[in-house]
Parts: sequence; structure tokens; C-alpha cells
Amino acid sequence: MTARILDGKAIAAEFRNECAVRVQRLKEEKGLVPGIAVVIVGDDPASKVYVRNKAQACEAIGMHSEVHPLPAETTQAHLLAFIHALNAAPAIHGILVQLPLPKHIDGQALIEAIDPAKDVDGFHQANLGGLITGHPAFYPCTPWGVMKLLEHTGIPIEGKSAVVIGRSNIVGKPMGLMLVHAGATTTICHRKTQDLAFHTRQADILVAAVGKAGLVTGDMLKPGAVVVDVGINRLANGKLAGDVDFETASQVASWITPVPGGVGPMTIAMLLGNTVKSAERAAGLGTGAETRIA
Ligand SMILES: Nc1nc2c(c(=O)[nH]1)N[C@@H](CN(C=O)c1ccc(C(=O)N[C@@H](CCC(=O)O)C(=O)O)cc1)CN2
Ligand SMILES: [Mg+2]
Repeated sequence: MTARILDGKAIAAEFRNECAVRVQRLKEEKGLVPGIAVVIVGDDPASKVYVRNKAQACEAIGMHSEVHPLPAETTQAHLLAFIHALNAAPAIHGILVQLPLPKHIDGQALIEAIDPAKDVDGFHQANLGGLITGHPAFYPCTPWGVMKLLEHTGIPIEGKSAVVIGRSNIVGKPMGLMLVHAGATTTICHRKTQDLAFHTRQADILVAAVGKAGLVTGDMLKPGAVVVDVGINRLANGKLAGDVDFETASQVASWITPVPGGVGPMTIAMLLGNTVKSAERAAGLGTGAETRIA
């Protein structure tokens, strides 16, 4: 079998176009421009690129975006005060703090300081907790993007066996919950899992999100599996690689995401979706139902 490519770049572009229409509607009907504020602390080169890409994507669909670069030595107290000011800013509908943060910063405390109604990353405990009942204000962007990619295959999730590798708060755990809500029998594997291949071979849907280049090889897959690679690993030669060994996995899977061009672009597109949703709520438009996953 040679897998079909789940083209995140193209699917993200389609979704951004839908967001652009919603932004236009907000402007015309409510005179409101959705606004996002991104806080970045320090000089992490990859983070700077991601933040720039987010700002460009927002501006391209007519949103207001502001990036607040702060020096690595910024104090926790200053950051908290900064977030409180953004919470109170009426032109800002979405706030995010780019991760990773410098070691002296308590990132979770910053996330908890964001108004959950503006937490467009979906990382606040109120939103992650809301995933249990299926009704968070916002879904975390990466797992929500994965759900959109799965939807694109046209393969029903209900009743399928899903395996997520990775148990982070921002990808693995919310991913598992979203798959459960969609009706998959879901296993979350992680670094303590014994015999990873035993689990992955049961998976109709496999999501790899550990940050270990080439961890999943073709022989670890069930033939015909849908394989979604969240990993973005920078190799010594400067190239990017996913957590999945694309060459061998694409011989066994039915669908597979590339790296780059798979999940990454979806993460940014879903951030736009969350921010537009927040602005729609502020304007009294929409019910939120369109972001439901189950
Ligand atoms: N506050 C947040 N911090 C981080 C998040 C997040 O969702 N919120 N996720 C990642 C970084 N990230 C967005 O912030 C992100 C990473 C990668 C991509 C992307 O499009 N990747 C490209 C490849 C880009 C490259 O060349 O390096 C791809 O996969 O095609 C988008 C967003 C951690 N921090
Ligand atoms: Mg990708």
C-alpha cells in the first residue's frame, strides 16, 4: 500500500479562507475586528518564527494582531500584570503566551491568569477541564487540527481503535479526550509504555506526538492505518523530521501526514478559528456549536 497524503497545508488554507469570510461578516455586521495578542519571552529562534507566522496568518485574513516580545529576564510579576492588562483590553479577543518559556517563569501560572474566554490556545484549566464534558470555550489548536485532518479522510472515527503516543497537556491528553468524544476506543502511550509496537499495531488511527524523530516505523503499524505525525524534530543536518519514519510508514498506512506541511499549518489555522470564535461571541454571534467535535 502507498498512503495518500493528508495535506495539512492545503486543508489549513481552506480553513483560513472560511475564517476570512467570518472576519468580513464581523466587520460588516458588527463593526468589529477580531484581535489577538501574542506574548513571547526570550529569544528562542523557532518560537520567533512561529509567532511571526501566526501574526502574518492573522493579518492575511483581516484580523488585528499584536506581538509583545519581552526580554528573557522579564519577571513573573511583570508578565502577570501584562496578561491582566490584555484581559481587560476590549480590542483583544485572544491571548496566548508562546511556549517554551524561560526556566524562571511559571508557565502554568501565566496560563491560569489568562481570561478563559480569551484563552485561544485552549490551555487554561477551565478549557482543558471543559474537554472532559466536551464543552470547552476553546479546543487546543494542535489536537483540534488533527481532528480536522481526520475528518478530511472521510473515514468514520466511531468504533475505531485510536492510539496517541505522548501525554503532554497541550497535545497528547487533549487529543485522547477528543478521540474518545468522537467515539474511538483510545489508548494513550508514553515513555513508560512497555512494548509500544504491540499498542501501535492495534491502531486504526495513530497520532504520534512525542518529539522523537523516526520513533514509529512501518512495521509498527496496522495495514491501512491513518497516521498523523505531530512531531517536529530538527535533525543535525538542519532538516525537519516527524516522529514517524515517513518512508516505511507510507508503505503501510492508508493516509499519512507529511512533516513539514501536515499538522503544523493546521495548528496556526485553528488558532485563527478560535480567535474568530471568541470575537463572534463578544459580538453576540454564533453558538459555538461549529467548534464541537462530537
Ligand atoms: N502557546 C503555544 N506555544 C506552542 C504551541 C502552541 O500551539 N501554542 N505549539 C508549538 C509551536 N507552534 C505554535 O506555536 C507551531 C509549531 C510548528 C508549526 C508549523 O507550521 N510547522 C511547520 C514547519 C515549520 C518549520 O520549518 O519549523 C510544519 O509543520 O509544516 C506551527 C506552529 C509549541 N509552542
Ligand atoms: Mg507538520
